[in-house]
Amino acid sequence: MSNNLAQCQTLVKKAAEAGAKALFLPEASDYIASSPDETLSLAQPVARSPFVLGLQDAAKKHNISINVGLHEPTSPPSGCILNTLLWIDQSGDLLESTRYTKLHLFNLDLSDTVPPGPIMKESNTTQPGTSIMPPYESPVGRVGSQICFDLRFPEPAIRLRRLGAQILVYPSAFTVPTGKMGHWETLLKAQAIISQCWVIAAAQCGRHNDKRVSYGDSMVVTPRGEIVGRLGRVESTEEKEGVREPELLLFDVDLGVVETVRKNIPLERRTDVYPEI
Ligand SMILES: O=C(O)CNC(=O)[C@H](CS)NC(=O)CCC(=O)C(=O)O
Repeated sequence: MSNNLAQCQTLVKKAAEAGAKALFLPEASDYIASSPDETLSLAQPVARSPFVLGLQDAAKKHNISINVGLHEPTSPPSGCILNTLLWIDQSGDLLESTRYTKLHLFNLDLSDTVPPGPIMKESNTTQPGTSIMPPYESPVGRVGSQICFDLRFPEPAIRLRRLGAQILVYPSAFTVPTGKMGHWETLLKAQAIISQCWVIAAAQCGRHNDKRVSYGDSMVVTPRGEIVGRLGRVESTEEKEGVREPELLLFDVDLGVVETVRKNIPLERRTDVYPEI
């Protein structure tokens, strides 16, 4: 975890030096464990997590906001963790109203494919969130929060847009097989087009441990569905053994595009035919 903090702090410094107002880090930036027991044992309460405190210091020192995904224990402890997304502002402060808990948990069984793919059961270790968190103001626009597997569900994206989001974030640790199926790129573009929001998707990339590899390909998509920046997916050598060094993707969020695309292609919902979300 201290290595992850050091890597994140390096990215904070580089992003600030490049003039960025905000840095978007992936889901589970604190650690990716190799067993459910390890996932549970490493989770630290946000208020005294050295990982969070270290990022708060870095945000303040470099005057930059940070959006970061991590694990935290439930309160009271329940033998489960929460998959959490935090916004740390440029003064290093955490706002309770920006703390999102992942709604949809990722259960995957690709054991019947050739060659056999992974079996994952996030619901064994994780307690899902119970609400869509209203978008909040940030120096780059109004942010609607989602995490990784939430990407497969259009309802929260539509709801977040209706609540005023201009940006949707999908910090992720996507699996290699589902990334290779094209789901990652397709869904990010689809959510951008459907919600007419910017989509910012910071992704874990490369090998974490014996059992886990992440697909990568951090991406930024405009509200028109154009990919304006990406970092590339894990290469096959890295998939086998390689650890990827963290990379930075610099981009401008032009909020004018949000207004323009919504004016050009109005999406009037038929709530007389189906329920409003
Ligand atoms: O495990 C942790 O510690 C952090 N959490 C994750 O990495 C989560 C749950 S396993 N990953 C995903 O949701 C990937 C979804 C995905 O790959 C898809 O929808 O295809």
